[in-house]
Amino acid sequence: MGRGIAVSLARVGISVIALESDKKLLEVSKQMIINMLERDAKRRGVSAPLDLLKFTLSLQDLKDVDLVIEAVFEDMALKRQIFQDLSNVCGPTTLLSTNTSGLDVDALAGMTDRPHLVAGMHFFSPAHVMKLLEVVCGPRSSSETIATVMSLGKRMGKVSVVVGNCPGFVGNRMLKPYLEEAAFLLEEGATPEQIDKALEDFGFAMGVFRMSDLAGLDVGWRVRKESGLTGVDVDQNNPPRQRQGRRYCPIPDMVCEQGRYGQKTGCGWYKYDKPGDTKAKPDLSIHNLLETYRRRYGITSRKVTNEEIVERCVFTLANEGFRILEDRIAARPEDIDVIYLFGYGFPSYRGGPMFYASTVGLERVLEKLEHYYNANPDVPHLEPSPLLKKLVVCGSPPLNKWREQINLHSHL
Ligand SMILES: CCCCCCCCCCCCCC(=O)CC(=O)SCCNC(=O)CCNC(=O)[C@H](O)C(C)(C)COP(=O)(O)OP(=O)(O)OC[C@H]1O[C@@H](n2cnc3c(N)ncnc32)[C@H](O)[C@@H]1OP(=O)(O)O
Ligand SMILES: NC(=O)C1=CN([C@@H]2O[C@H](COP(=O)(O)OP(=O)(O)OC[C@H]3O[C@@H](n4cnc5c(N)ncnc54)[C@H](O)[C@@H]3O)[C@@H](O)[C@H]2O)C=CC1
Repeated sequence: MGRGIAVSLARVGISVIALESDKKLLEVSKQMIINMLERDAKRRGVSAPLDLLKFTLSLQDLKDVDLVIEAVFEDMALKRQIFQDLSNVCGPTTLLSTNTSGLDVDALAGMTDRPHLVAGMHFFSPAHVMKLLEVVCGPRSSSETIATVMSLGKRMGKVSVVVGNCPGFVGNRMLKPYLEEAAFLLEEGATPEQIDKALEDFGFAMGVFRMSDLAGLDVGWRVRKESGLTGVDVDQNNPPRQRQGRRYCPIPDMVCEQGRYGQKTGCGWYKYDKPGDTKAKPDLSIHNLLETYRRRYGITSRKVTNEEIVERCVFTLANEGFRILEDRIAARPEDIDVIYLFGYGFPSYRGGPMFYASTVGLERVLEKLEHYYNANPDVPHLEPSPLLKKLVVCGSPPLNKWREQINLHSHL
């Protein structure tokens, strides 16, 4: 469905056909969309554009549309099937886009008869509030397709950034090690509340656990299952807390196994008065889970400082940002900063993770990453990236000169 996306389109005057697979869910979503549009219209002193919306259970109703934004579960097999069906149902000039959080956009394009008309349109939760749109340019996306999607983003009032196609694109590729680092801190003795408070004091609109509860914990769980990190495909010979030769923290999987998916189920890292509520309250059962977990693995809980929380989480973000620049998935460091400012509530006065790293001093960021990597040699995301090292060697030039240290030509 993509309720927030439907709202973002209708309120700028674009007609929407919203598709669901289940009748009951269709009714629930319809009511939520109407409520959101009415609140928005009241705030702006206009009438709600309800006449622009049509709700359906039939894919056939999409046969004459100009553009599709697919937003089904993060399940590659399901998305492949949907793209094949859309290619059969929609007219030959219909653009097909996906709101996937990180799956291969080119593989989805390959399921259609028009790979040049396929691109990623990655919105951020809550989609009717967050300004960012990541426009994912696959190797076969045409320039016209990307220009059309960018112009649609502009009409929707979004800040759009073109990114390359790789697992997680820019935003979520950086989010993955950030989430992992936060989970390691839980293992070592911190609580979700302490980590969130440290990140919110740093200036994030939401700490990592409140943000995860907002987005839904099941999305990342599906991704980890598909990557063989958890679930039935896991190699039983893995040493404890290790997967694929690296440190791995299974606590987020254990939380999902209890049906705790975040706000939508009324509990996740926090508890909520009812499903859909947004006020996060500390949950004793999560504290108990953490204590039982530490006992089970013989981990002596230690006092984690707020300084360590911020350094390990934020420098990890920047370190992956440097790798993204080297891989040409983002065209420039400023694009990465825009993504974090408008998509993830990064404190605007700090300028984004890359600008922040430059203000802290690249030498200091390198030194800190080396320190944490030495202490955790089985955590590859803490290993300082080659680009960071190179920039330090050449005297830490300002952000707008970083590109000169990257040799490859980019298609972005
Ligand atoms: C290498 C492989 C990688 C693979 C990928 C790895 C994947 C990992 C899993 C990732 C999961 C997928 C997620 C994804 O793809 C990307 C994301 O979307 S991550 C989430 C990003 N979002 C944020 O970080 C939000 C940060 N928070 C904020 O910016 C603000 O706190 C917020 C805007 C939410 C609220 O601000 P505030 O000033 O408090 O606003 P208001 O109270 O006025 O509310 C405005 C509006 O927002 C609604 N709202 C507020 N709080 C919440 C909430 N907690 N939950 C839901 N909605 C909320 C509120 O109801 C208002 O709505 P109206 O309809 O306008 O009244
Ligand atoms: N949750 C988030 O914060 C964000 C999610 N996304 C992406 O959006 C997509 C959906 O995200 P979720 O959080 O899982 O959403 P969700 O679980 O809230 O919604 C998925 C919807 O897809 C519907 N659906 C399933 N199969 C369908 C089908 N065959 N036809 C029509 N509808 C079908 C389900 O009924 C459900 O309403 C995923 O690709 C996710 O990665 C992207 C950005 C942010």
